[in-house]
Amino acid sequence: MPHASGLVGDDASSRDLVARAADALERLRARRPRVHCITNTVAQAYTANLLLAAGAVPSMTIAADEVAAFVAGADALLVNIGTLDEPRRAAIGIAIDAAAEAGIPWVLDPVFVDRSPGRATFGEALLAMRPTILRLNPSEFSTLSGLAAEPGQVARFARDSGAVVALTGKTDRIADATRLAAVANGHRWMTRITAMGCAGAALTAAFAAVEPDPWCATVAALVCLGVAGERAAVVSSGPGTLATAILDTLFDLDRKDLQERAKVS
Ligand SMILES: Nc1ncnc2c1ncn2[C@@H]1O[C@H](COP(=O)(O)OP(=O)(O)OP(=O)(O)O)[C@@H](O)[C@H]1O
Ligand SMILES: Cc1ncsc1CCO
Ligand SMILES: [Mg+2]
Repeated sequence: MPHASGLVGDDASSRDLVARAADALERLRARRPRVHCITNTVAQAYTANLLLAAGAVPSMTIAADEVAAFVAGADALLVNIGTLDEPRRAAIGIAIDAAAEAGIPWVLDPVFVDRSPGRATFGEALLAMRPTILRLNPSEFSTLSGLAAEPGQVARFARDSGAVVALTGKTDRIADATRLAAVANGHRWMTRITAMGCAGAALTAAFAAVEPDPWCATVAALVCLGVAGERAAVVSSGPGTLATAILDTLFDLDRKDLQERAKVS
């Protein structure tokens, strides 16, 4: 467990966190949680394949007359605003209400909040609905928080928002109100595959379905994706083959891979 300061700072606490990630991965495969994803049209197929490779069961409908039932029967929800058309906008409100009713965790991926004022307003409204986890890149972080995309500010935004905040990049920073972790796994080619971050947010929802501590769940998801990315890069020749290879390595990932390759601090 993290030591008394709340920071993951020493080798023993990092090892414990990696062991907890491996436990969560095993539970994910055993329990096969359902993850309902309202996500963008670019991300849908890859996200569904990544969830299946990890052991989860994805669903993606956005139909207004069905979405509440899908969420009620799911173990976690993903809300991603990448292609924010009217049907998705309507489905998101219904889905978040249904997640609250069912008491399941939900993850917000505020894609491109930095690109249009309307989307920024919508993103702020979603954040006020208290997502369990917020996963975003540095531009999105700065727009939504009004803060610089730095580790200390990630912790501050987690305190202010009440969410677990995961700022992804070369090093992922994951904070809740009292703890801050860094995950330095991954491969630069992952940034050249569209919607890799979106798929990572969906994986975070899957881990939150089986790991009751959402900060541990987020660390676990990002360390698994990062280690899978590194292992996959060894057998890939560029982003195209990496996308497929990540599905294979995630499917195959085990405790030993995590123990040997995780860079968690
Ligand atoms: N320079 C890098 N080196 C290694 N891994 C990286 C690097 N940048 C990002 N990653 C990893 O790639 C994954 C995707 O994160 P990224 O921050 O690129 O998402 P994103 O910008 O939201 O992408 P998208 O919107 O296309 O889904 C994360 O798991 C992250 O750890
Ligand atoms: C490229 C793109 N456009 C809208 S969503 C998306 C996927 C990356 O977020
Ligand atoms: Mg993104």
